[in-house]
Amino acid sequence: MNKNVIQQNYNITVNERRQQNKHNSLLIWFTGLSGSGKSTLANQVEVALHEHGLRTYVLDGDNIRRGLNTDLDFTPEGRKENLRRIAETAKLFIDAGVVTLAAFISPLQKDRENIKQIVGEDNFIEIYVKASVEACEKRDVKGLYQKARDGEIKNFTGISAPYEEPKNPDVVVNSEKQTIAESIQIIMDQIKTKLELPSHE
Ligand SMILES: Nc1ncnc2c1ncn2[C@@H]1O[C@H](COP(=O)(O)OS(=O)(=O)O)[C@@H](OP(=O)(O)O)[C@H]1O
Ligand SMILES: Nc1ncnc2c1ncn2[C@@H]1O[C@H](COP(=O)(O)OP(=O)(O)O)[C@@H](O)[C@H]1O
Repeated sequence: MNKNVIQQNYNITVNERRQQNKHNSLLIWFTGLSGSGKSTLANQVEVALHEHGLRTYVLDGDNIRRGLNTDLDFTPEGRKENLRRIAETAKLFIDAGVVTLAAFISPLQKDRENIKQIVGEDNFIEIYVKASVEACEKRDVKGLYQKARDGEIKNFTGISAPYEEPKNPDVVVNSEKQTIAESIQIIMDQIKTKLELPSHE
């Protein structure tokens, strides 16, 4: 970091924004294989929170990679930088008082640890959307597993690139065994207490 760049303080603090919103702000991070159900669940949890009047936003892998991170590939270095930028972006959203939901494969434990460190442990909930490669490949929502099998996509998670299961996630939902509604209920139960105003914590 350039030592001539100095942190500036804002007049309005994150806690003042949280109090005005009447809820806490944090990052709800969904990790799992492509096709495991991250986007589906992040979006539906957002709908539930939005309907309760909370300020929310979803950051999603495909969309961020088509914009902010269009220059990055799927090598370990590309993924690391992708996730670092998303964590920094999420940090801004948290500071703005927004409940932020992020759906990214984020396959490596060390990259997920880095995200937690960037946004702060108290602001971070990790949700592991568990599903086997076989189940995700059977769904093949976007036809990417077929392309990976055909060698058209290199470094494809679960086929030709690793996925490390989270060591200590806050929530595990199993999209092979649970319905979408069941998973949403489990997630909502876990995040409810964390969404209270800071003064109520
Ligand atoms: N090689 C390779 N491996 C995995 N995924 C691939 C790849 N190439 C493209 N895609 C598509 O990109 C989406 C994953 O991007 P992410 O930013 O979430 O990946 S990562 O967290 O940096 O690992 C992922 O979206 P999801 O299916 O929603 O997970 C895919 O649609
Ligand atoms: N229990 C479940 N939870 C989440 N998604 C499920 C579940 N059962 C089936 N699905 C389906 O699996 C697919 C998951 O796709 P998506 O949400 O795009 O995954 P990802 O974002 O992890 O790539 C969707 O078509 C969704 O309807």
